[in-house]
Amino acid sequence: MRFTELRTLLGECLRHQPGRTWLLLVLTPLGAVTPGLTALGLQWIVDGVLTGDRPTIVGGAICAATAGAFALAGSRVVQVQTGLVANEVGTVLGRRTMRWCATLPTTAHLEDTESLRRIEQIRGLGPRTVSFGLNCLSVAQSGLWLVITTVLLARVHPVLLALPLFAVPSILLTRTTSRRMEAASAATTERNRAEQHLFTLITEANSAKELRLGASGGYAAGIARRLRDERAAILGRATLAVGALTLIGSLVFVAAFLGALLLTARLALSGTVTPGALLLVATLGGQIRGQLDLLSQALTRTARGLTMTGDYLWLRDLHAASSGGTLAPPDRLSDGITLTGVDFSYGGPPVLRAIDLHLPAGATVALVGDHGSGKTTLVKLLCGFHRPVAGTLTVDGTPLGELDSEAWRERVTSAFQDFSRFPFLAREAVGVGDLPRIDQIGEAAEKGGAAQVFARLPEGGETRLGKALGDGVELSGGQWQKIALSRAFMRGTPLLAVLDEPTAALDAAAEYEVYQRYAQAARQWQEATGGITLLVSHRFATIRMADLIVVLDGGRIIECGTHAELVALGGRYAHLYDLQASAYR
Ligand SMILES: Nc1ncnc2c1ncn2[C@@H]1O[C@H](COP(=O)(O)OP(=O)(O)OP(=O)(O)O)[C@@H](O)[C@H]1O
Repeated sequence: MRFTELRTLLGECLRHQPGRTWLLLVLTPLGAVTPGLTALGLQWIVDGVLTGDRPTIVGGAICAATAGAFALAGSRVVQVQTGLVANEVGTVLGRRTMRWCATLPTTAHLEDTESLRRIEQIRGLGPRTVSFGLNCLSVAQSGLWLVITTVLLARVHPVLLALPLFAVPSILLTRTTSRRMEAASAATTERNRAEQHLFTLITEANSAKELRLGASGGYAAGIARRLRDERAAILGRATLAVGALTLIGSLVFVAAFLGALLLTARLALSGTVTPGALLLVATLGGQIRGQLDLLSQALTRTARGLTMTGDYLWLRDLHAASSGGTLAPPDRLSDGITLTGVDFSYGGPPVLRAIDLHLPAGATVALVGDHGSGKTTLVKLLCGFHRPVAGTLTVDGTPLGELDSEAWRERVTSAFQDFSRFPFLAREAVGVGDLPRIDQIGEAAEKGGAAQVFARLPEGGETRLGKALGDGVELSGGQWQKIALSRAFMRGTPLLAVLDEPTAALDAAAEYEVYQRYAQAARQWQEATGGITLLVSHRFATIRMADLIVVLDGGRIIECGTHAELVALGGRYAHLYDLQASAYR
């Protein structure tokens, strides 16, 4: 049983909807009493009729009618109140998870499969989770009902005590089946996510273009079909197994029920019990099946609701654990950023090994290396998206992990090669680079080139971009890149400015202009805050301008120095530089 999840869910319901939740907690035990009272009432009516005892008939009728009416009204009230509680509390939980997802300081969870599976589950977190979880009250009700039924049956004959016991295999099998369905659902989540992703690839203009040109749409569709077939096979096998187990459980109980009826009939014939007892046993026995069905459904739903609550708690703990320290970053860098013995892996083989590097305050540093050598990974560590597996990363001597992540992020600006194409208004797509200053995008738009893009849009900066949030204007790759670059200029006084190959989609003239403006901005940042500019590039015309050049290979630093020093060294940098320079000769 997932007691932590249960406590969390009921705790949230009591906090946000105390009145309604208490009403549900009170109505639950009452709901367990009514079926027994109905059966007793019916027994008294029959016995009264057979003995001609009017008060017994009237008492039985009142008892059965009151219990029946209460059962009817009570179940309706429970249904409505559960819906209202689930809606309110589910909305609160959904809002909270959205906020946690959006503000998690690290992004490591978005790059590993198990976490992505959980995030996928969390996507559906809301009213349904709570209403599923609240089925635990139905489980409790059915349990109580089972106790009352046992007592009533034992009054007829002690052997009948065993009747509910024959329900135990069915309950145990129900638990097995719900676990089996849960496992099947978990096993298919990743396939489902991958299939959705492939569908997006096939249907999104950008990726569809490449798939069409490579005539590889069929290939992607083939993978999606395989995933769908595997998913269907897993769910199909689980459904068959669950069906078979449920049938076995039901047959065991039906056989026992028939035996109970025959025994009671014999007792009635011998005069040991009244004939009405036969009706009591038949009514309660008949209810056992229905109640077991309810119990089975309630157990399955509770398990699903609590599994989802488990994912919610995972996200809460992840958020709490990764929220970084409390120290404010320095106003200006005096020493710089230092990495000592830093190792990093994405869960597999090491991607960065034994990195010892000092990025001096005010310097422009270039990272050079083959594809996959670890440049972007190093950038991600510096931005605080991931934490080193070993070693330390300090900012003016303070470990990055001890700085308030959000405050550090506010002092970092970045433009990445795989920049986002935000489907906002054009000025917003720039302004989100520093939300509090969204009304002052003018300078950033000029420096990054977005101003030229705005000039060609039908409604300038007020034009919606892309199609995701409405019928916006689609931009060219270079235009999107200018928007992304301008976004990176939004931060007024960064301590770290990262340019991770952000100009790949620009032509040579535009790239030259951008780097000129960056160099100018970098000088301002250096003077104002001792800010470090980090360039990741494969273009040596850009790289050679840096104060310090770091060459990475297989996750290790193999060379480090100025352009002149590295050329004089005659190593990997000199070789790569020569190769590129000769291409222009
Ligand atoms: N999310 C991830 N999960 C697992 N491995 C990853 C992930 N991202 C990168 N890697 C691996 O880490 C290594 C370094 O990748 P990284 O992106 O840092 O290289 P890079 O030097 O920036 O390459 P490029 O010049 O192509 O951008 C590669 O082997 C890559 O396969």
